[in-house]
Order: sequence, then C-alpha cells, then structure tokens
Amino acid sequence: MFDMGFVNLLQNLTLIAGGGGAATAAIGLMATLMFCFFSYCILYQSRRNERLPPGPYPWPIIGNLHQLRLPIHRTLRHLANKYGPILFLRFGSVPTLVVSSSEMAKQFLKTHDLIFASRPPTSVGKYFFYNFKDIAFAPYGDHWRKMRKICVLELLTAQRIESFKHVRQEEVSAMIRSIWEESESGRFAVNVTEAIYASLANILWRILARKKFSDNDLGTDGKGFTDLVREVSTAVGSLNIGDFVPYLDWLDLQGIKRSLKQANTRFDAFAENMIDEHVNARATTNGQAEAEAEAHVKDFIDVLLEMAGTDKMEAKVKRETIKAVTYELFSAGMDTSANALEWAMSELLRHPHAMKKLQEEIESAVGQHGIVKESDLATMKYLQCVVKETLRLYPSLPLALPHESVEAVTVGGYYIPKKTMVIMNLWAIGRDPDVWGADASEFNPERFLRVEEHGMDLSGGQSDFRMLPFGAGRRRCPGSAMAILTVEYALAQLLHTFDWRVEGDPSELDMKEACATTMPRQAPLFAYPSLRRPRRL
Ligand code: HEM
Repeated sequence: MFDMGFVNLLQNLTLIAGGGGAATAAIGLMATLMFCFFSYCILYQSRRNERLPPGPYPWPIIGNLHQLRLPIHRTLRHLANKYGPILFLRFGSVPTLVVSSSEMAKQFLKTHDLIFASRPPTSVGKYFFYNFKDIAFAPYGDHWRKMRKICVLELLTAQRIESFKHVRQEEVSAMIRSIWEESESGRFAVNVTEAIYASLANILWRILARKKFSDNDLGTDGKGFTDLVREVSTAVGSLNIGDFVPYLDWLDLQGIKRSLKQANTRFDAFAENMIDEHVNARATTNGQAEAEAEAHVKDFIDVLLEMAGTDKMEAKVKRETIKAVTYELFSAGMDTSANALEWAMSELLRHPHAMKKLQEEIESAVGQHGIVKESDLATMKYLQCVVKETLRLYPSLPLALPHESVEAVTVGGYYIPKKTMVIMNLWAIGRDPDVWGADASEFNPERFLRVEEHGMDLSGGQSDFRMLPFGAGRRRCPGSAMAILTVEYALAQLLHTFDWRVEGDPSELDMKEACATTMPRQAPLFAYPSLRRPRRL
C-alpha cells in the first residue's frame, strides 16, 4: 500500500544500506541518488519554458510522490481543487497528468483518444501478466488490438452473455439460500460482502471454465481467489516506486515485485491444470456433431483455445496469453461488480425509503411470490437509477487504469509530453458539484429519474462524459453490459427476497473505502436479513 511518504522512503533506504552490504551499498546508493538528482536538474531545466499544466513543484528524484496520501483519489481531487482539472505532477521521473472534470476527460478520451490509448509499463503487467500478455495493462499495439477484438467480438457479446443466464440464476439463488442459512433464519447478521464475492466468483468461473473452484484449488496455504485478487489489486494500487524511479527498481523497496511474482506462481499452477483439463476434454470429443452440439455452452477458455489454434503465435505465448486473459476477466468481472453490489447495499441500508421504493417496484414487476427474471429488469426504472447512482459515487476503478501518451500533444493550451502517464479521476468526475449540483456527494437515485439523466449511456460510448464508471474511448471497459446486468439482477433478488437492517443507527454505517486499484468497502458489510414473505428458498 502506498502510504509511504518521503520519510518512509528514506527510512527504507537507510535500512537497506545498513544491512549486510553496509558501506558498499550505502556508497552505491548515494552515487545513484546523486546521478538521479543531476539528471533531474537537466531534465527540469530543459522543460521549464514549455507550458505544462499547473501543479505543485516537484522534488528532485521523487517528484510529487511524497504528496500522495491514501486514498489517492481523494488526495488527487484535493490537489485538483487547488490547481485545476488538468493537473501536472511528477511520479518520480514519470510526467503524470491527472484529469478531474468531464469536460477535460472528453478532450483526452474523445478528441485525442488515439494519442492516449496506450498504457505505461507497470510492474503488474510485467510480473503478474506474463510480460503484458493481458488486455488491460498491455500497451497499444498488435497484441492489445487482437485480444481486445476477441474479447469484444467473441467473449462478451450480447449472445454469449445471454447464454450464461442460467449460471447467474443458479448462483444468485444459491447466494440467497446461503445468506438465509448463515443468518440462522435471520437471527444473526451475515457478512454480505463475503456472500457477494463468493457468488460472483462462482458466476465468473462457470462462465470462464464451466465449473466452480474452491479456494483449495488454488493451493493449500489457506489463501483463496478473493485473497489473490485483493493482493494483486493492492499491489497495483500501491504504486511501485521502481516504476517511477527506475534507478531504485532493483531494490524493490515495497516488496511489490516479490509479491506479484509469488501471486503469479500461485495462479500459474492452477491455470495450467485448468487449461490442461480443457485441452484433454477437447481431444476426447469425438466428431464434429458432438462439438457442434456443445457449441452453445462453450466457456471462455474453449473460445480462447480455439482462437489460439487458428493463430500463428508460438505455443508458449499462446498459453501465457490464455492464462493472463483468464485471470484478468475473472478479477475484472468479479471484483468490480462485487464492489458495486456492496456499495449499493450499503447505501440502501442507509436510505430505508430508497430500499422500500425499490422493493415496491420489484414486487409490482414480478408479483409478491414471483422470482425476478433477467427479462424483468428492463421495466425496473428505479433499480436502474440505484445502480447508476451507486456507480457515480463509487466507480469500482476510481482512477480507471493509467493511460499513456504515445506522442507529444497540446491539450487545452497545455503541452503534454510524449510518454506522460494520464490518470482519469473517475471518482472526482462523478462527484463534481459543477455538474451534479450541491448534493453531488449524496446518494440520491431520484436524480436519474429525470429523462435526461435516465437515458445516460454508461458504457463509455462517447456521448456523455458526466460520469465515466466504465471509462470511455478505445480503452473503455468491454464488460459494462455484463456488469450492469449482473449487478442489477443480484441486487433485485437480494431485495425481493429479504428486508435488511443493520445493528444500530443506519446513518452511522461505516462507509470508508479501502485502497487498492478497485474501491471495495474497508470493513465488510454485515446486515440482518428477514424473509419478506414466507417462501421456499
Ligand atoms: C461494475 C463493474 C465494472 C466496472 C465499474 C468496470 C470499469 C472499468 C474501467 C474504468 C476500466 C478502465 C478504462 C480505462 O482505462 O479508461 C475497465 C477496463 C477493463 N474492464 Fe471493466 N469494469 C467492470 C466490469 C468488467 C467486467 C464484467 C469485465 C469482463 C468480464 C471487465 C473487463 C475489463 C477489461 C478487459 C478492461 C481493459 C480494457 C482495455 O484496456 O482495453 N470489466 N473497466
């Protein structure tokens, strides 16, 4: 976690120098730091005449890293309030731009989308995603284009999402039953966060690999998939100093590279088995007819294997790509949607009138004893408002994923150098009072009942930039349709089956966010369920 200010960084350096290698290490470090300092002075001098966007003065070597405090999206908004919606910082030696208004986001993600469609080279891409074999952290280029195309045209199509309807139904029903059992028929508060994560993990694994996995499948160290996703997400959100101060990379000061490599080793063994099982199953499938009969239930790994079979890539690369993309779709699909659900539940618990209004809407759509079907969701306008309002206030990736400029460009009258890292503060954009009014930070789903807001396209299809929970432009989230469907459906079932309450005053519910790449609740959500109608679960 990057809570380390400059003081902590210095402490780390002293510790390393004082250990085994003592004097030699200390001299080496001093030489490195001096070298960095002079390089920085030369670089800064040469840039001072160009009109860079405003920002606080950077320190030598570390730039503005010492100013970052957790949660980073809040610190960056604070700085943006002082310097403006396009704010220039230096993360070590990396020029960094923070975009905090919808107007400016449009400039970067629409007007100049192509220039900012790349990603900076981060340690997570290198050490966890097999040297950038994934989609999200891959730089703009042939690999990204090819994998993104497969993702959009083969994996996340409306037809394929629809073909997994039964999976969502079965797993959400199983979650409802487990909540009721765990609460011992409503006598105890249940860990809603845990139930949501477990259910989404099951949904995602069944879509990706046709079966569910237990945490033991990942190893015997007691750490499961949720721990793995949290570990990687935290490592990414921690900002590895070595990514920004290359001279210090070898020291791995925060232990991030080590933890990413360990996480990769754990996932790799599991993924190898999973792919072997698929390869063997495909080999034993006799004849075209059987394969065709099964075509409608192909899981994502089948599709990726099929694509790899028609591809000229070298065998090893193919396998690494399948592993990287599988993990990415699992974590992107599970973590983000789970965050949205736990925040929606938290806000509804704090706003009982909104919960009741939503329950009434669901009931009038499906009847008192009916079960929510995905086809009912289109008629539930208030449900859609609640999900939009949740994503506005709690975008699952508050800072999106970093973009990088592939060439120098002038935006809004400011010079943006080539290889500038661009951070979109989606959290600040969704809470901008100039766009959303004085109550921008309040949970008020009714604001989306107005025709203009209700029709808002959240998918980042470039028509509306007032809130961007899925980003926009070439790098926008390809999973938005699946995410919205899953979140709306699970939320409707949770509220149609149960009334919910928390211990004590609901307005006092702890709403602090944890700090990773995604934005989960800091403390898990506990609540008491009670059955709304006597029914068989
Ligand atoms: C509520 C749920 C979700 C939210 C809020 C969300 C949000 C985002 C955001 C903000 C980005 C980065 C956009 C940018 O860099 O400008 C992103 C990228 C991505 N998301 Fe999602 N996402 C969600 C669910 C999903 C799901 C269900 C999947 C697939 C199973 C998915 C797959 C991806 C991928 C592959 C990328 C990388 C795109 C690229 O770099 O080309 N996401 N998402």
